[in-house]
Amino acid sequence: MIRFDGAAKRHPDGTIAVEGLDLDIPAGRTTVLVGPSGCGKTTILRMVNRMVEPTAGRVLLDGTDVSQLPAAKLRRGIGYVIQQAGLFPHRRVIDNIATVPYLLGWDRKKARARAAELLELVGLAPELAKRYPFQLSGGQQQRVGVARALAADPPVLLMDEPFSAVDPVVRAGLQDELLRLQGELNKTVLFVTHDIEEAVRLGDQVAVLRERGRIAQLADPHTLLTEPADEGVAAFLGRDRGLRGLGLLPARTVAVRPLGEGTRQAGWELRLDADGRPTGWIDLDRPDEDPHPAPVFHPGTDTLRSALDAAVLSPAGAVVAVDANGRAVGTADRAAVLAALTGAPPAPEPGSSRGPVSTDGR
Ligand SMILES: Nc1ncnc2c1ncn2[C@@H]1O[C@H](COP(=O)(O)OP(=O)(O)OP(=O)(O)O)[C@@H](O)[C@H]1O
Repeated sequence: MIRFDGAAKRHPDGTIAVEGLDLDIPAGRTTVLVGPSGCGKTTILRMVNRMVEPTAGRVLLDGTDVSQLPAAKLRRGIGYVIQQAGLFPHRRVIDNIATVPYLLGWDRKKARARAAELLELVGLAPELAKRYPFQLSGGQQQRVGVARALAADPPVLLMDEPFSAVDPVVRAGLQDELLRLQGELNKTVLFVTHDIEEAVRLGDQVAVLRERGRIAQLADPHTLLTEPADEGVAAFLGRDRGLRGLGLLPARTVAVRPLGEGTRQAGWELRLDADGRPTGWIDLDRPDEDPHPAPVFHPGTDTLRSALDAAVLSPAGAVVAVDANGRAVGTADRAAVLAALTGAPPAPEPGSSRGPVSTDGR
């Protein structure tokens, strides 16, 4: 665990970059620092690896004041990823990744073997190993930067706006990759961004900062989006914070109407095959027509966003909840999905009615 204990940084010209920060960064989780430009995010991050020395207070790493540890040794145990990757331009990809193992005195073969493993871990093709950084795309360079930071398997990873120099599509891919890696590796990640979208996507906890490194709110993404501490935080989160909540919350909170209670919905009826998988909605006014597609969601793994998307696309205005085998377990209308977001009891949609389950071939 990393603990900031009244950590402050005052520059010689009198600028107070960070006033006095108390913050715990739990081990094995991702903590995101987010806030406007100049609020002290980078300063806070760099206090951890002693690139910035606090002028008051302390930073503790697993209980030890980092100022008591030799800086070089400390940094070898902490992965550091920065914007535009900061790769050594004159070194091949493989040797960039092996930087810390070389510093740790590993023999060349072992270091390169480890680097090749890392290349694969971050989703890059082995043939990129021999290239120089300028022969890679921006997104590939960032992946190499992440691989380099992970090479000696440090328990702590500091990431300073690592994905901000790439386009939104590549950026989303890199975020997915980090989430996947973190699911496997469980590093203690301290991640800096000025992008609230990125913060709520990646963070187990998010610290919204104000000027001089003051914490406006420290919370998990869901609490942050649904219960911002004050007007300032709400404004920072933006007007569409409710919609962002949809993308974060699991769909398992949707109140699903069991199939036994019926599958008629505003003039539509759900049809199932012999195994109980949905085959489509039948328009009860035109029962001879082919069934219309029945969008589904998986309550265990999908977000509210996918559930709502499916409900909106459904001709009946209701989405079918299915189990891991694709068998229908119930239905939920749009109101039920939205109620899961706001925590309100679901109001029935006008015109919805209940009827018996209809199955094909039975
Ligand atoms: N060497 C320095 N001397 C004086 N002031 C400094 C120095 N370095 C940083 N600052 C000031 O400290 C404050 C915090 O800087 P920091 O780089 O930590 O902010 P940040 O939140 O990371 O900003 P950004 O999002 O723009 O990167 C800023 O007001 C900055 O101008």
